[in-house]
Amino acid sequence: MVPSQVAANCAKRKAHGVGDSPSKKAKSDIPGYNDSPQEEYDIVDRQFYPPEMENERCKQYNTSAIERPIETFEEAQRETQSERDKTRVKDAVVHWFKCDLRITDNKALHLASAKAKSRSVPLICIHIVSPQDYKAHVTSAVRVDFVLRTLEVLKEDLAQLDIPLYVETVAKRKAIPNRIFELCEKWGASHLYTNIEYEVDELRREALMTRTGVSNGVAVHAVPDTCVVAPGELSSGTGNQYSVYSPWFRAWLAYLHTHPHQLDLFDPPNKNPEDARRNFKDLFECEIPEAPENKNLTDEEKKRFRSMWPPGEHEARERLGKFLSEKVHHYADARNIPAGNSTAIVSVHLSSGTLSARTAVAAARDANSTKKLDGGEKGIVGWISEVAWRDFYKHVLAHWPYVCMNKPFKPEYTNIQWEYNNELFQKWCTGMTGYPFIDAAMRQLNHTGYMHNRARMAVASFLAKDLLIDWRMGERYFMEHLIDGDFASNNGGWGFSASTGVDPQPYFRIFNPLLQSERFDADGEYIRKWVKELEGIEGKAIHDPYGRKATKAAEKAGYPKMCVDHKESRERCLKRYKEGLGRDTA
Ligand SMILES: Cc1cc2nc3c(=O)[nH]c(=O)nc-3n(C[C@H](O)[C@H](O)[C@H](O)COP(=O)(O)OP(=O)(O)OC[C@H]3O[C@@H](n4cnc5c(N)ncnc54)[C@H](O)[C@@H]3O)c2cc1C
Repeated sequence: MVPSQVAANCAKRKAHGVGDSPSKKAKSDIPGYNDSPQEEYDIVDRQFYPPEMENERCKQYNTSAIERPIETFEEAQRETQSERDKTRVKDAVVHWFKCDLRITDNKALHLASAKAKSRSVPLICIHIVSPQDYKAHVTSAVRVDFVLRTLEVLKEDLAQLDIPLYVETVAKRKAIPNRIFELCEKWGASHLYTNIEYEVDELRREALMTRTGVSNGVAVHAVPDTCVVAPGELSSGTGNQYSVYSPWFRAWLAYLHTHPHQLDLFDPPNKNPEDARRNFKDLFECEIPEAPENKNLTDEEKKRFRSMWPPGEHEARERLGKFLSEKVHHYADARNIPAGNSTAIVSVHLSSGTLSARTAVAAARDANSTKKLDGGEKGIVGWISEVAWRDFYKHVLAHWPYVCMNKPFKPEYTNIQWEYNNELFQKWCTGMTGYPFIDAAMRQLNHTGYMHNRARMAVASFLAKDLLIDWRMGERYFMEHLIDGDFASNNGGWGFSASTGVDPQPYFRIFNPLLQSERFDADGEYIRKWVKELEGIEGKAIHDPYGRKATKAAEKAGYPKMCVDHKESRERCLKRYKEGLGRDTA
């Protein structure tokens, strides 16, 4: 958000007299809220969050009648700026790692290191493991495992620079800020650096920490790093946020052309003074914890995921380098083919921060013969625009924060009457819908923690439109199982596919799962890989064994019949969407 916009929004709010927090009355007055499907199916986790927001309240965010968390945060930064600037460096400087688990091209880490060097004091790095945070954010066990393994790599890399990485488990998420301030006090640190995360809880926490830090004698510096272009930097000619990708992307490119230094990479931290190892011996000896009980994997899962997903930033950069020297040349033509192995598969690294988006885009630009972001090799230009989608969804999250509160980007889509059929939901989850392409995709997710983008779109559309199941159940299932689970991209992808989100496919565009299968897995290679029981089925029958004369083989293999008829589902879906949106159903 550009400062002038923040100021304008604040002025508007004062005129309306509307505050930020929902009133207690509103919370307890929701009739029968314990019985609502949103709570029964964990769409709204009442242990941590208030009941589902009214559409009216979303509209108040849209008219800027309610302060957005990013505005709260920026206000806290502005109002404490001079105090923070005056804060003298004491005995150490701290960097708090969150989703930025790398030493290369990490803005907050770089700034922390420079601050430490300016007074020749040591840099101390911390990471907090919070089982409650994992629960509230529905972080998958495979993601937690990846993060913990990455911390081992990070610890070693930092140790080579005589920088300790201290990792502590803090059970209660709300206790994290105070614990960090306690540690700062213990180490005599008066400066804490961290990179901004754009989810609602995180922005509010960082706003609070920025203010309380001042009274605790700790200058908190939360800086933009996760996006190539920070949320708030781009607005349309009329000063509004873009809600359509194409004009937003043009503005993104134009911004980078006029601010080329935004693609300059940040140097890794400096080596700590020699006495750091002696003075902080206990921190160097700190062990990376095991996964908390609520995120445990079985031994078999650990082995499987560890062989598939090597951790750390070295692996990330190697993957990126290989992709840009080989696969990217076929990316434009092959990126939609799930069996093609033609994408970079770096989402786990971008979402956990073992790779910075800036590094990815700068490397793609440098690999382009034109040395440009647009123009030149089709595959490279196309890939850059895909990485930009990640930025786009984070910009959306910052400006329309209620998407982070279980509300669709278009709140009126909450009025659609969804189904909560657990039997059908389970068939979808386990890859037993009887639609081979859909089942292959879900089994890929369950086995690897990853799913190809085309397949993600197909299964999301199938859940929301063919099964008419509340898309938020699918969104949650994805977060529970993806190794690359990222709130903004996941929510954006679900909103696109269910037509409830920002710049979505129109609601009347309903993927035909059979046509998707024939178009994007023409030879059935993807299906045969993941739906083993259909391996022996030949030719086009692989897409629909019961409808294409392979009934006996499918039955023998125990493969189920289609759980719904697409033609009927399509009609039902159109009717339900129209009813929900108050459109003519005649
Ligand atoms: C329903 C649904 C849910 C999704 N959930 C997530 C998620 O939780 N985390 C996540 O990182 N991506 C998500 N995506 C986006 C996309 O599917 C993955 O980023 C992509 O499949 C990752 O594979 P890759 O690294 O090989 O991608 P590549 O094609 O090589 O693209 C490079 C990078 O660009 C970004 N990117 C590409 N496509 C998209 C997109 N459509 N939206 C946002 N960013 C994109 C990713 O960071 C990706 O790693 C979702 C998409 C859908 C349709």
